Amino acid sequence: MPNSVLKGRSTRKTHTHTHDYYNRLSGHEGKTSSLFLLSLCYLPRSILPSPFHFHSLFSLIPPPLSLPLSLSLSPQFSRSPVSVNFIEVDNREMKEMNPWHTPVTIIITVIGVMAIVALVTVAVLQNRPLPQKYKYGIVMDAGSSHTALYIYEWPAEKDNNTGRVEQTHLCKVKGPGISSYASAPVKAGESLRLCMEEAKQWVPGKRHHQTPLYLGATAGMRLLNMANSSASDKVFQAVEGALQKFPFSYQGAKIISGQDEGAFGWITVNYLDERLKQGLETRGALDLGGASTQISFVSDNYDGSESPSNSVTFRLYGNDYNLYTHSFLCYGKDQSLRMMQAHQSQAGPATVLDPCFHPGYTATKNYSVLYDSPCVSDRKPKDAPDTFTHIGIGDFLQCQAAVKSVFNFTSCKYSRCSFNGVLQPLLQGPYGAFSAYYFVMNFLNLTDTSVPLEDVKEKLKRYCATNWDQIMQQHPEVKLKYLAEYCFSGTYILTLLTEGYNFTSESYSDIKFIKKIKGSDAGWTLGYMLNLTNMIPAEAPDTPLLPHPGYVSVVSVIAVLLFILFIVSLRPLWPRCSKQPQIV
Ligand SMILES: O=P(O)(O)OP(=O)(O)OP(=O)(O)OC[C@H]1O[C@@H](n2cnc3c(O)ncnc32)[C@H](O)[C@@H]1O
Repeated sequence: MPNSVLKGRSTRKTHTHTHDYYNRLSGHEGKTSSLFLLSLCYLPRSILPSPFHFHSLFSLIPPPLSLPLSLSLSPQFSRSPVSVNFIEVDNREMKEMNPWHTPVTIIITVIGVMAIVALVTVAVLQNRPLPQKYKYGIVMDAGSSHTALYIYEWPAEKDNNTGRVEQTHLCKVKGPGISSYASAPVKAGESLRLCMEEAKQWVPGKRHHQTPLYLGATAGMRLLNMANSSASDKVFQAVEGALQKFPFSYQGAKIISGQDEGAFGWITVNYLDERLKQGLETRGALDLGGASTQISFVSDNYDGSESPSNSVTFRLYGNDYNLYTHSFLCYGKDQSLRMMQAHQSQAGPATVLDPCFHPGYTATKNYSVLYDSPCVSDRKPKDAPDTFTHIGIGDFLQCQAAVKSVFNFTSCKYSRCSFNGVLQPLLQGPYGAFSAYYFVMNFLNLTDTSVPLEDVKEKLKRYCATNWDQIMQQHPEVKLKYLAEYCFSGTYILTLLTEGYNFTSESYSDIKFIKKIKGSDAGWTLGYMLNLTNMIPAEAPDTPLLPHPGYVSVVSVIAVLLFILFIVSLRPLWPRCSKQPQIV
């Protein structure tokens, strides 16, 4: 039988009764109740009670309302004294007309909704960000001037080494660098204790045993090893003994080569900038320490064939790099000052007039202290007195000339050199200059490299000419040793960059003086740890098609669409409400 016919018949019948019923209600007690019942027609039929249940529904209406209704009904519909049965629809016919009412349809709908809810819930829960757990690594930078302890952390679940490693803590060891303890090695170990205790607090106890601990010694220990290898060994023994008492996974203490120091500094800078991961043009690294300085960059003019000792190759995140790097031992800020003063005092005078120190600066210094370094020891004047008077005259141009005396520009067997006969390819790309480059230029307020180089020199000239008393008054908070040396240090930095590395007035603006990148200090330590823990993959890791929130959204949208499709596919089973209110 066609649906329309069924529908027509049914509608008429139900309409009659509804109308009847409505009239009675409106004429008597309960307008509210009648409206409620009429509105039920517009609800999905599956949630409405069957005709039988309607009967029960009316039985719930309180007596003052139900009584007149029951009185108006013909006895044949009355199945109990309190119930009202006024719908004259055969149950069987009803089901044919509106199969939506069948239990199967209801069950399918409920299961469908439950399945969708379950699917979305599982997708959301499965992919929700878990409470973050971290892994840790500790690197000690045993430099010439001091030792620093760095703690790094990265998300523990990133097993394919794609998690970002960040510095969480820096502890500066009190006292000088470990190379200064050559005559009392045990003290070198003891000096590290406080920072190691701090590390125990920073790394969660559960992680202590899995946390690698490295100590890398740089130019100070290189020089000590050159001058007195057994003293250097004793310092390392003391340091090892001290570090092994702590619960971390001790991975050894060693001198890192100048080449490694340069290369790991370059990795740190480019890793933190995310240039390696994204395969972007890299940034050169300029590192100025106390006893050595490093320059590292990638140049199209350098393939490693000329002076292979300056070449380091890497494959990182699927890209090959041929890095030029060179470390100049003795050209750190402290050792270069020694070299310059050795040049000024070659004849062993009792008084040294120094253009790199402020006018009014006077100090008595010891010749044996000045010459106690392999960088200058062979130049010690024979008949010099024990001490000399160091007097500042604050003349920038003379200072520049004195600083230049520490560089040798005479011989170069390569296509081009920086100084001391060392190959240096053409400068290329942006540069990050850190450590003492930053400390000094930041103090002098000269970190803005968009300021023309001539203006920078002019400012420094005025600073150097300022009286020492005035300088001390202006900066009472600054360590006197640093304060006395800023004129020299600034002049040395500008001379090293322009005369040594051949930065021009134009390319000087390619340099950025930096201390930290995204919260982590620029320096070799991070690159060193990344290398030793294999944290940078050679090949680019496979990335998921969608990030987590995108994935959850797509799954949810698909689930909802499927549900709508499912409902639409049941269209033939949909109930049809006439425009007139009806009660089934
Ligand atoms: O790499 P090496 O050559 O072994 O040296 P280092 O590790 O001790 O070198 P740093 O980068 O720690 O420091 C570089 C120099 O900067 C000096 N320095 C540190 N803080 C400074 C500041 O605030 N102002 C001026 N100089 C500073 C420090 O004494 C060193 O001479």
